[in-house]
Amino acid sequence: MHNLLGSLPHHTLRDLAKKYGPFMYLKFGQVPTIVVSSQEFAKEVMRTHDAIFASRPKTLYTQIILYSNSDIAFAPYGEYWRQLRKLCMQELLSIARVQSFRHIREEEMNNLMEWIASNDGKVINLSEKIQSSSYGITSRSAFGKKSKDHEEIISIVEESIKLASGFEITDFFPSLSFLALISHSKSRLESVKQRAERIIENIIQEHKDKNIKGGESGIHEDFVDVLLKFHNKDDDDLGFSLTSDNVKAVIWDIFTAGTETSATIVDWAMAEMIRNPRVMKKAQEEVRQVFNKKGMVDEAGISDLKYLKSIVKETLRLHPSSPLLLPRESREKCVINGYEIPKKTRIIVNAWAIGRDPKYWIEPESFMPERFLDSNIDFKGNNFEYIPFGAGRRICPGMSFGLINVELPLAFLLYHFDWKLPKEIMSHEDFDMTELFGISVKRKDHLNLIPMAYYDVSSVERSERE
Ligand code: HEM
Repeated sequence: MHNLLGSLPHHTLRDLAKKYGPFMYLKFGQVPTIVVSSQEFAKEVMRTHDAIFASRPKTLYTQIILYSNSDIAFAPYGEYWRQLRKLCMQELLSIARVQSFRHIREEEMNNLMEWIASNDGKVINLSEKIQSSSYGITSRSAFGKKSKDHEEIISIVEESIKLASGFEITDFFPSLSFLALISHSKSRLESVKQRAERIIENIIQEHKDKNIKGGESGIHEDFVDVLLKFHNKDDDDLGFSLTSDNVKAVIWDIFTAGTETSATIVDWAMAEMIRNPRVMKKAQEEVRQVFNKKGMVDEAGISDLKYLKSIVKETLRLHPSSPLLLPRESREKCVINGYEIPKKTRIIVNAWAIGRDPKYWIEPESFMPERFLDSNIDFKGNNFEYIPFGAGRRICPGMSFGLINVELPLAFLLYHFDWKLPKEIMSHEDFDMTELFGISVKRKDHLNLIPMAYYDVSSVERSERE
């Protein structure tokens, strides 16, 4: 199904839905598929009948890269998925855990600001820097430190996302297993997996070595240490047991789900503000008003940034990082609105199209953060016209982790710098917003911008007086 997404982009699916309705039944090869493009049907699938649609399909991608769907995101619905998700929530993604990583985020951001300041007035590739910091934060929070193969893992994840977004014929003829043998993607997926495996095995080995030494004093147990406690447990003391492949699949999930999503949203938010200088100005005024007294950005002030939070919400509406969420698969027969949906039907929910539907949104194509300022609509899975994190049992568990990794970088970037376009781009309106389609939707171009350091004159005057 992953691969189907590449062949039928979210905008094509929206056009088809306009013609055939918001609950569209398609048959690709042997696989019955339903595309949902309205809040009413999204609610049917993700709330009313959520338990029936709570599984995920198996594809060539998930079998090879995700060790036969043994990660969290693609694990079939059941006890293994439930335990793994619970563990991940408790040990990495709960609000308390996310708060405990605050120093990591602030440190990574201060490093990034220093680098940008050293390039004051020059064109920089901001996209690459945002992406690299996002990987740094996730690696340090979940795996204790940055991988020494930091750049390599970024390129592997990018390659795997491209592969996940391509059309794969074998996924639509599951009974014709010989197709997998002649598939061109199979060898490419295996090569990506081998490259990733080497890095992930290094991470695991480093943790095992550290644990044999009794752990370095004062160093906290991280998420990999916790996963390893469940590695090959025969006794049922801990409730469940993980094989080496399971552990690797979960680490891969954290790398991909935890980094690309946040980095892509920061990128889109900056791009939208560059195109809308009015919004950028208002956001900078807010950020500077909140942090000028301290002369620096920190996490404590983020909750006061009402306008910035609306910018993030509006960015998630127009540019959800997973426009078609993640595919689901029905576990049994179900009837919705008089239609009988057979067992093992794949479900695609077009969150991107729902977020731009004029039935639910005024001027849906315009970037207007104000629409969220005095609104009760949130992304926690209760408002089905706005589902950038999905909804129901399979809703994104990384919401708190992901959001702060978007809000904090934006606050830093807006506080410390004014942003100018390079000379060759004539005007703000000319700024190209073309999407690069895949399972996660990025901007086609990198953000090449000129930072101009901001100095708060009043704080300089204040410190001179003191
Ligand atoms: C702002 C950033 C993020 C966005 C927009 C986002 C979005 C999503 C979406 C749309 C889904 C599919 C939900 C569904 O099928 O209904 C999902 C699932 C998931 N996300 Fe996120 N995500 C983000 C950040 C993160 C982070 C930081 C992590 C972990 C470090 C994470 C881990 C996961 C996992 C494990 C799943 C699968 C859940 C399951 O199947 O039970 N996500 N996310």
